[in-house]
Amino acid sequence: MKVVKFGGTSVSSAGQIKKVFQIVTADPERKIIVVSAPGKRKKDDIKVTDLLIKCGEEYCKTGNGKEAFLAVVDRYAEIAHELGVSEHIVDRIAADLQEILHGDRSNVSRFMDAVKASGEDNNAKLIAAYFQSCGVEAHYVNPKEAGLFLTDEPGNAQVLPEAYEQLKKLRDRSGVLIFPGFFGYSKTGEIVTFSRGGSDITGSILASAVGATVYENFTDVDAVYTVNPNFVDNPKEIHEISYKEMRELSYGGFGVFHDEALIPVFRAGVSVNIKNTNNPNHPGTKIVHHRNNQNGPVVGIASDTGFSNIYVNKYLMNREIGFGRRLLQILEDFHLSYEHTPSGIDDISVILRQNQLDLATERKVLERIKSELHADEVHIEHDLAMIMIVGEGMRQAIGTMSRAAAAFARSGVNILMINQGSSEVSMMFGVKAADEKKAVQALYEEFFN
Ligand SMILES: Nc1ncnc2c1ncn2[C@@H]1O[C@H](COP(=O)(O)OP(=O)(O)O)[C@@H](O)[C@H]1O
Ligand SMILES: N[C@@H](CC(=O)OP(=O)(O)O)C(=O)O
Repeated sequence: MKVVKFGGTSVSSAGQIKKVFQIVTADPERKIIVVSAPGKRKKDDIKVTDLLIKCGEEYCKTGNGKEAFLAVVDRYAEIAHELGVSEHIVDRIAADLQEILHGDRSNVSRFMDAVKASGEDNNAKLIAAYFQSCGVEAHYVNPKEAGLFLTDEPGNAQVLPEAYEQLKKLRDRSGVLIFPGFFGYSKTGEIVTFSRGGSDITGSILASAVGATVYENFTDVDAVYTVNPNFVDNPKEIHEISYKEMRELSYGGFGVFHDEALIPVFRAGVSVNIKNTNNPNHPGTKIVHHRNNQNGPVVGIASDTGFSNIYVNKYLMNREIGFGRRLLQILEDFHLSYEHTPSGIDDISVILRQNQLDLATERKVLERIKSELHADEVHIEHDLAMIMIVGEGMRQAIGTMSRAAAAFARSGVNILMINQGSSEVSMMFGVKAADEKKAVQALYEEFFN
C-alpha cells in the first residue's frame, strides 16, 4: 500500500487534478491520497491558503472580507465546472466557508486555523467527488473521524502519539481514500493546522501509521535538486539522499519537502519518493536510510534569509557559570526561539528568525541583556542569510571547509558566522542577505561543476 501526497501545484486546476486521477488509477497500490489546497497555477498566482489567510484577517479586522471570499469560491467553482462535477458542491463549499467566517472569532489563532484548514478540506471533498464521477470508488476522509489528533498549538501543531493506532485502521477501508492535508484536531475537538507547507507532514504520518511500502510526494519538479533551481539554471538532480541529509536541507531552505515530514517516515522506515505530477515517469528523488555515498562530500546546498544576530561580548564570559542559560532565559521570557548559538571566549551570538522581533521587543531584549548580564557590548544585526552545505560524505572528507571558504573568497562574499560541529553532516555560513545568491552560486561551482 502506498500513501501519495499531491501538493498545491498538483491540484491547482482541473487539468492538474485530471493528471492526479491518471497517476492514482495507474497503480492499485496508491490507496491513501493526501491533497493540499489549490496552489499556484503560474508564478504570479495566489495560493488558496494565502487567499484564505487574507479573507480571515479581513473578517477579524472589519467583519467583512467579501473580495477574498469570492476569490476562494471562484477557484473551486472554476475547477468544479471544468471537471464536470455537480455545481452543488461549490454551493456547499461557499456555505461551509461562510459558516466558519461568521463563527467564533474571539480566539484569533483558532479562528484562522479553521479558515486555513478549509482550503484542504474542501479540495479533498471536491477531488473525491470527481473520482466518484469517473466511476472510481473513492471516499473523502475527515481527519477527526480517522483519529488524526494533534497538540493544541494553532498554526504549529504536532502529532500526538496515540493518533498512529487510530490511523492504522485506514488500511482496512475499501476504495481510494482522499484525505485533506495540513490539519487535524486537538483532543478537545478543535481544528489545528501544522506550520505552512504541512500537508507533507500529514502524508508522512499516514505513511508511517499504515506501514506504507513507500510515501510518494508529488510536486512540480522532476527531483530534489542539489540547489534551489531559482538560483542556478538546470542544477544537478539528487537521485538518492538520506533522511538526515534531507532534513537538514529542508530546514536550511529547500522548500520542496517540509523538514518536520522526515521524522514519522524515518521512525517507521518508510522510504520517500519525490516525483513530478507533470512528468510521472521520471524516477524522481528517493529519501532512504542509507545511500550509496559516491558523489563527493556535499549532496546539496540550501539557503534562507530573514535572520538576525544578537551579538553579546563580555570579558571572561568563559568563566561565568550560567551565562548562556541566563541569556537564553531572557529570550524565552519574550517567547523567542533561536536557531544557533556560536560562541567564543568572550563572545556569543544568538541567531534567530527576524520575523519574531518588532522594534519594541528588540529594544527590551537588548536592554535586559545589557543590564542583567552586565555585558560589555550588545548589538543586533539584521538581514542575514544562512547558507548550509550538507552531505554524509563530509564526515570522512578532508578539506571541505577550506573549499567552501575559498569559494566564498573567490566570489567576494564576507563570511560573518560559521557553525560546524554539532551536526556531523552540515556546515553553516552566515552572510549578508544581499550576498545570498552570489554565495550559493559560488558554492555550487565549487562542489558540483
Ligand atoms: N532544492 C530544490 N529542489 C527542488 N525544488 C526546490 C528546491 N528548493 C526550492 N524548490 C522549490 O520547491 C518547489 C516545490 O515545492 P512546493 O511549492 O511546496 O510544491 P507543492 O505545490 O507540490 O507543495 C519547486 O517548484 C521549487 O521552486
Ligand atoms: N496549503 C498549505 C499546506 C501545504 O502543504 O501546501 P503546499 O502543498 O501547496 O505546499 C500551505 O500553503 O501552507
